[in-house]
Amino acid sequence: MLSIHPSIDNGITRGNPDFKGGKLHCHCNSNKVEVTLAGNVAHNHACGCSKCWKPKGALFSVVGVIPVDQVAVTANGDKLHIVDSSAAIQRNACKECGVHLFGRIVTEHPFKGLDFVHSELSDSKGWQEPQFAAFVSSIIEQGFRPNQIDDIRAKLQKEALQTYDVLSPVLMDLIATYNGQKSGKLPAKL
Ligand SMILES: N[C@@H](CCC(=O)N[C@@H](CSCO)C(=O)NCC(=O)O)C(=O)O
Ligand SMILES: [Zn+2]
Ligand SMILES: [Zn+2]
Repeated sequence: MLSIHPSIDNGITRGNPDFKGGKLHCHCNSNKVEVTLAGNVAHNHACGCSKCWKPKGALFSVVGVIPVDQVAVTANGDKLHIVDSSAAIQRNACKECGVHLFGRIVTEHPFKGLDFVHSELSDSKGWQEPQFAAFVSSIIEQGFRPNQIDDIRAKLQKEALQTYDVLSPVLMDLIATYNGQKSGKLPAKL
């Protein structure tokens, strides 16, 4: 059976708006990398892009953001390496199991100050559920047959996930506002 993502395939569990965070662990059997998040994630979404970490067999990643000051590596950080240091999001992954623990933006960017994380790496319950599906058409680049993409969009929409081929309008508007202010076409203060 085709898997979109284990947290979506059999229906989405709603998060707890009062949830206060928890610990993420990589998939190693021992000496797991541990990252402690001092808050919930926001803008959590299914992402079909080729760069985000996906659990085995899944077509999509589920990834959300959290302020960088709420992210701390609390064990076995020596096992982390940056997957692609030229990418806007520097994904810090475990060298042994390959799981991405956090993706950090270190250059000037509309989302600088936010880390990208996968709350499924936590045993705690209450994380924000996925809100939308991004970069859906990107799964085709990775080998998914284009004539079946409408089935994927239908499955996502059945779970009330609006589908986009970039990010959601809210996030695209944030990026466009940042770019407009940077170029001077928009005033710095809106
Ligand atoms: N078609 C490409 C898209 C890759 C892409 O642009 N990914 C987005 C979303 S990642 C989380 O939402 C992005 O912002 N990437 C920046 C980065 O990865 O540094 C593909 O599939 O590779
Ligand atoms: Zn690991
Ligand atoms: Zn992605």
